[in-house]
Amino acid sequence: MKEKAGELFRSAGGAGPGDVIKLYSSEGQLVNATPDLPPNTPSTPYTLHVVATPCNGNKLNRLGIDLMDLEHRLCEVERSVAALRADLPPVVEELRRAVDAFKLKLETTEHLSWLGFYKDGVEEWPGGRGETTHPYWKHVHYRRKAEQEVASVVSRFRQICDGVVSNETQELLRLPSFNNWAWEESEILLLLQHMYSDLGLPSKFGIETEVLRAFLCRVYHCYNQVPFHNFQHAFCVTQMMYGMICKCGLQERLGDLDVLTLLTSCICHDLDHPGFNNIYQINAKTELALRYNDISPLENHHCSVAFSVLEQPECNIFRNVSTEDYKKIREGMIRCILATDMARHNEILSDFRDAMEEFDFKNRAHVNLLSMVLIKVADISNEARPLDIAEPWLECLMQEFFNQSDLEKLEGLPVSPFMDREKVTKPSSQCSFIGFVLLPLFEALGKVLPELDELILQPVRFALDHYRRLNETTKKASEEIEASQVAEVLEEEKEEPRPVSRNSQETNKRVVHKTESSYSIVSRASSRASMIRSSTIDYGDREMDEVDQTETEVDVSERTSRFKIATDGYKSPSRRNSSERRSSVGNRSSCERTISPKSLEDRLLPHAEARTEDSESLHEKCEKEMSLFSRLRIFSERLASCDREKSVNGSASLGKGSTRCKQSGGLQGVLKRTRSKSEPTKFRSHRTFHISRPKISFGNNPQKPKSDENVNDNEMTTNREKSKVESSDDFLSAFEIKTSTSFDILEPKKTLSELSDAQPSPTLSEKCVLSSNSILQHKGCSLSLDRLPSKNGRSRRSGMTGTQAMDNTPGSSEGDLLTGIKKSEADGVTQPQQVLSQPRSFRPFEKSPLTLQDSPKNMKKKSESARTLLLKSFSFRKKSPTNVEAPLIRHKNNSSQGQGSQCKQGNTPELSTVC
Ligand SMILES: Nc1nc2c(ncn2[C@@H]2O[C@@H]3COP(=O)(O)O[C@H]3[C@H]2O)c(=O)[nH]1
Ligand SMILES: [Zn+2]
Repeated sequence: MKEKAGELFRSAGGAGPGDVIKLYSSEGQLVNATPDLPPNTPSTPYTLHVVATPCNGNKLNRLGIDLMDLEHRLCEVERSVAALRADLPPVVEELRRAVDAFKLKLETTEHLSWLGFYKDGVEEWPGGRGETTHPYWKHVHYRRKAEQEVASVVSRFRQICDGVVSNETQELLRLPSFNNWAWEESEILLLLQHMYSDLGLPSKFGIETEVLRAFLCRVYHCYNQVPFHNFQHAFCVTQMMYGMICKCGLQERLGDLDVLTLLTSCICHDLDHPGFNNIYQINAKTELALRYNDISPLENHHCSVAFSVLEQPECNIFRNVSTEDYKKIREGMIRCILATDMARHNEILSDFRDAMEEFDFKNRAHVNLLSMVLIKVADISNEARPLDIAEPWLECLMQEFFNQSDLEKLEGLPVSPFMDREKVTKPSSQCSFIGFVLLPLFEALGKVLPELDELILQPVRFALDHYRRLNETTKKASEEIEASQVAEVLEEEKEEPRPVSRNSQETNKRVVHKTESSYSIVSRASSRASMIRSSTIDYGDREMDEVDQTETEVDVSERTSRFKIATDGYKSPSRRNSSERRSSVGNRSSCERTISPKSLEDRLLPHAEARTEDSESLHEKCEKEMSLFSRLRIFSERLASCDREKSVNGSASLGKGSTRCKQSGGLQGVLKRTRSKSEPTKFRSHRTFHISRPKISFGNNPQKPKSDENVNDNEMTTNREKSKVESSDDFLSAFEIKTSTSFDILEPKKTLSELSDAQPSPTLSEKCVLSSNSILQHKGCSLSLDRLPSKNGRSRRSGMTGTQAMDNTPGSSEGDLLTGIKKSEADGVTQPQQVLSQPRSFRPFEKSPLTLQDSPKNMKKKSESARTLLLKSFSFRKKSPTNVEAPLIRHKNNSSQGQGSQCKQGNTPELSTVC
């Protein structure tokens, strides 16, 4: 009983089995906890004390744990951690700040959003249906227009929409020489409205003015802010179509319904284009590719968005047409928009050629084919425009191509050579595009509509001539540079004979020097080899390299989608692919190459079987090996352009008329400031990013990356998806980022710190700017070849036709758009002269460095050399703070360290510490 009373108190006090309980009376006397304890009252309470027993002799002791010892050791650790922290070199603190700044930049810089680190998310289906349940892109890498911007353009359009377009502008609007760059988006909406009314379509089809305006505004809204496939492009295509309709009297020949279909198709043909083409969509397995089973995913999407817009009664310009006519229009629009997929180029051209022999405007099948060819021609007709209009478009296209290929490299997807900044130059790209794709199509159309010969065929022929000559000059210039580099090297070797290495290959790999591009590197061996190759005849290699590099968009598009669609394995003799066609195309350009039977065979086979194992593995190996360096370069470039963007006065938003002038001025300023004839084209050392040891997981085991050799294409894609970097935090932890000296290291055995201290070197941003300049100089991209100064100082292509040579200076003609409204200069509605007064310096987008063409073979050599160098320099460096080398980071304020002051010029404090 006594024990029970004790237990009762024990449990009431929460005492453990080893604890002692003590009970005190209200007077403070110790009492026994027995059943006969006198009852207490609220004023005379008992007090229970629980006294814990020391644990030393108990369980912990039995487990061998000495608490005092543990505490002692913990204190020691705390002391040593504190001491270590205090001893950390300031450079670590700086590194921490640099990483934080980099992280911040990634998270907040909008133009890096294409990396997709923070923009993945549910997007609304465009066209206004308001579905938000499912992201329709796997990655949202592109930019929608800001609501505010749309509202402002629409409101300005509303202010001028009752105006009348001047006669001169009306005339110009029918010509390919119409300068889209001179007009603001609100004015372009007015011009589109004018085209409908000029063709009498509103009255013929009961299109209410308000509905037409709402439709146009909605269409404007649904184009994205991407470099090329934006609202301006849609306008240009529509304007070219309008010009052809007028010139060839298509209203009479085809009828109003077809003309309405054609014009509306043009306006809608690239709606909501993300800036990444079908090849990317299919290879990246985006939501769109999944939705449309890889069959023209983008074109299907454009079409679908178009009809989503037209579904809204207030935008439905066809709401008053009969059901029968609506059916025809819908069919026609779908046909036309889907025809713009370049994967179908040869199929359509081939069918049209069959029909054109005896073309009959009363034959519905013939007219349908003609409609498809007309929209295709309008879609790729930039080169039919004067140089100062076409050139900025080419810049925009290249920018979009490079964005895509950069992303493809980052994501480990196949990269199309015609989009690869390391393989393509503007002249080479245009030579093959115009020669193999554009001209054959234009010539076929010219047979049916001969009126187009003067309007668009002649200018395109001149353009091809122009790019051929430019290409030749570029080639010659690059050969001369290579020759002089080789001569320099040979001279050096004569003067200082190198110790003969047993392994000459190894020597070649180690000795690395820069080409004129800040990012491309070439081993001496490879430059010498390429010299030898250009002087001797080595057809085998040459053909392999060049065939790859001249692959057009049509080739790659066909290859990407063909094997998925042509499941029956049947290939109609009339539907030959581009390479087959090339062998029979009469009008071949100078850039056309002989295709060896072997490479021809490769091209004829469907993608999967097309390449021999050897060439495929070589190609893949090269690509994989280059991937590390590509990533490195891409990040460097992105950061550099971020730096430059800040230095540009008021960074421009893409595709916006008013900001283009600012941008061109700002960028040009940077270019001029840093450009100097005495500037060396090579730097011994510079600091850049090293993104090494990618920790992105392959397969299910994040700790154990598979070696590239063991990963096949499909695995790569699947694993890439699995290993998608979720956030910038993940990204930062996925790469070990080091700043150090790299690449253009002349003496491979120098230590990093020696190299860093060797010479003052440019900042990353300066390097980029300088490199693009030097490239421009070397490659002759800025040479005014074959250009005649015009009256107003603008350059033009020689051989300009009468219509083209018309002065389209805004001040003289186009500038006076509205006769019904007086534009106020003060409100800055438009300043076309600013754009046109500097056509040569105008750059809608910052210049991307275009590098000399590199063959896969060269690439392989480069990657080998660079990899060897990288391994030698960096791979064994430990991550521990004590191993961080002091020269890796210099503070911008530290003037004694030369580079700091140079960094200042970059105008980006965060970057200057990072770069
Ligand atoms: N290289 C090159 N490609 C062009 C040019 N104009 C149009 N294209 C390509 O042709 C394609 C036609 O369809 P898209 O509009 O989807 O994308 C276009 C571009 O990729 C050009 O002047 N040069
Ligand atoms: Zn287009």
